Amino acid sequence: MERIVVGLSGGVDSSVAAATLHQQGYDVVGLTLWLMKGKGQCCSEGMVDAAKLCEDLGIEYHVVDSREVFEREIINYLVEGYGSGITPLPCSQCNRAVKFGPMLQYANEELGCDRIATGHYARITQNTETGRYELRRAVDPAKDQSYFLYDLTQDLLAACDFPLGHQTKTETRRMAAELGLHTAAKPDSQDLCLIEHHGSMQTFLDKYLAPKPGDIVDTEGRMLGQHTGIHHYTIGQRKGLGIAAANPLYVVGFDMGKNHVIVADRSDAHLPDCTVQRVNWVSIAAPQEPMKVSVQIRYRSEAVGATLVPLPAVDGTGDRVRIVFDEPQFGVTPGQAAVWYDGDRVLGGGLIEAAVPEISAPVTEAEALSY
Ligand SMILES: Nc1ncnc2c1ncn2[C@@H]1O[C@H](COP(=O)(O)OP(=O)(O)OP(=O)(O)O)[C@@H](O)[C@H]1O
Repeated sequence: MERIVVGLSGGVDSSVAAATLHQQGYDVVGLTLWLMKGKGQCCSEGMVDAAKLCEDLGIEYHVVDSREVFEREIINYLVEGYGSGITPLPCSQCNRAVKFGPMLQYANEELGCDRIATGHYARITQNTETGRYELRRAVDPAKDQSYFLYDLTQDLLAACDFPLGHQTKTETRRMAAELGLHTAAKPDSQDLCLIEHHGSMQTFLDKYLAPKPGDIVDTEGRMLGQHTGIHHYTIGQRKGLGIAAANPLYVVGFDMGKNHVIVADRSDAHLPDCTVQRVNWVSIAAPQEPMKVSVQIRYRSEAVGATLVPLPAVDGTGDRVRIVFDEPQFGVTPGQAAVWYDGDRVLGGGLIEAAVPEISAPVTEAEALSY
C-alpha cells in the first residue's frame, strides 16, 4: 500500500483530500503543522478537528510544532515588509518555506514516505517531452489556488498530489457530507489564516509595528490629510483615507523618508510595467527571449496580457523579469506576487519590486519604462 502524508488544517478541503486518498487505498498519514496558538485553522482548534478526522478514518496522525519556522519565515517577513512600505504576500512564502518543504522532509525522515498531498485547488501534470512538472489552474475557477503555489520547486511538485484540483468546491462539500465527515459543514477559511486568527491585518501589525502618524499628500506633495501609519495602507487602497475630494483618491505610493502616504486619481494609479524579483520558473525553463504571457498581479485579479522580458539578476534578488502590460494596470503592488500563465499552465512567478524606493514625485510613463 503506497504511503502518503496529507497536510491537515482541520478544514473541509484537507479532510476530503485525506478521506478520498484513504478510500482509494492509500496508507494515509495525517499531519498538521502547528503554526500558531489560539483559535482558527493551523492552530489548536484546527488540530482537534484534524485529530478527530484521523481517528474516524482510523489513520495515523502527527503534529509538527512549526511555530518557530512560521514566526521566522512569515511573521518576520510580514512585519519587515509592511515596515518598509511593501505589501508582502505571506501565502506563497508559507507554502514553499513552511508547508511543502518541511512536510516532505518530515515525511521522508520520520515516516519513510516520499509523497505528500494537500487540499489545495490546483493540478500537477508532467510534460512527457521536457520531463518538467507543470502546475495548472484548478478546474473550479472560483477556488483556483495556483497563484499561491507558483514558488514550489520541481522537487516539491514531483512529490505532491492535489486530489481536489479536478473538482469544484460544491463537489467537495457534497463528498464531505456523503462521507459523513464531521468537518462537512465547517465554514470556508478566509484567504489569510493570520486575519482569521487576529481579526484583521491591522490588529496583527499593530502588535509589532508602532503606528507612526503622518501626512497623506498628492503627487505634487500637497498635504491632503493625515494617516495613522504607513503599514496600515496598501497600493490601490481607496477606503479609509478620510479625505473629502471631488474624485475618489487611491494610494499610489509611500515616501518612507518623509513618512508620507501618496494618493492620486484612479487614472494616475496605473502602471505600464513593473519588475519582479525572486522568479521561480515552474512549467518551463527560464526563457532567454521576451515572451507573451497572461499575468495575474493579485490573487483575485483577472490575468491580463503582457510581455515578459528577462533581466539580469542583481545581488540578492534571484532571477528578475520586467513585465510590460498590454494595457497599464491598476494596483500594481510591491510585495505581491505576479504569476504568469500560458492558458491554465503556471509558467512562473515572482515578487513585484517597488517601482522606486521612495516615491516623492509622480512616476511618468517614460520613467516607469526605464526601471
Ligand atoms: N497547518 C497546516 N498543516 C498541514 N497542512 C496544512 C496546514 N494548513 C493548510 N494545510 C494544507 O494546505 C491546504 C490549503 O490550505 P488553505 O489554508 O488554503 O485552506 P483551505 O483551502 O481552506 O483548506 P481547508 O478547508 O483544508 O482548511 C489545506 O487543504 C491543507 O491540506
